[in-house]
Amino acid sequence: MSTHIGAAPGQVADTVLLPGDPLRAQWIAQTYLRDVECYSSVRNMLGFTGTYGDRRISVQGTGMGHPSLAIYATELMADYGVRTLVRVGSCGALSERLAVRDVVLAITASTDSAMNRIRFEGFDYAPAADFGLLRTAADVARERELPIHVAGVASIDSFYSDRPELLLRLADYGVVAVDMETNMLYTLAAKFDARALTVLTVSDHIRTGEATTAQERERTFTAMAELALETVTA
Ligand SMILES: O=P(O)(O)O[C@H]1O[C@H](CO)[C@@H](O)[C@H]1O
Ligand SMILES: O=c1cc[nH]c(=O)[nH]1
Repeated sequence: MSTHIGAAPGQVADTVLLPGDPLRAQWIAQTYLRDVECYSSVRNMLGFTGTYGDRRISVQGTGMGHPSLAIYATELMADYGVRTLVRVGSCGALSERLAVRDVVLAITASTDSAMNRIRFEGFDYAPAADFGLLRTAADVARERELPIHVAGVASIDSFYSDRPELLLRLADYGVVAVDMETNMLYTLAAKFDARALTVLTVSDHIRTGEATTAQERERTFTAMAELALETVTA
């Protein structure tokens, strides 16, 4: 096992869905996968492997924010050989074009996190989604007649921001929503020469205050889960 994932070699599939919420991981595994095994409950950050169609897929909670995501993504790629990572997360909408429960494919993620500024000694690195996964996800969405927004997001360190006006300025520059992990996921996937994509569901709207409940964020974002599963098995 690795430091934070209690799986034996081979228990984690080469393709992993990554919700921040470990209970969303459990819901996805129990709802969509067959022959499900829980391979890790270390720190209650649950991880499962099962079968979708004829493919082995894992679902691993990452926790919230770049530092936590970085631990799980690094161990999945470095210790378990994971090659495809698709984040299935919630986000706060900044753009007036987005509505609660809309689905977003993140092309890139800006950030206020210092992690990459330290990594690149002040240079502004621009992490990007894997184009093949992004294109497949867009194709699958079109086949399923699922409306999507394909755009840049921002991964913000502070869920409770003291600078809401800064978030709205980002919207003026085409950033449609905020999460807390995508920038680091795309960065680390590039480092390990793996493929990554973030699929998000709008859980709340920062302009209007409309919001879903914690339970809805855990177990009702079906369009996102199905799009991610169909994309990695297409
Ligand atoms: O629903 P998840 O995947 O956790 O994603 C979003 O929700 C959390 C904040 O509530 C952050 O992790 C943010 O990125
Ligand atoms: O990171 C997030 C996720 C959902 N809503 C937010 O406002 N921020």
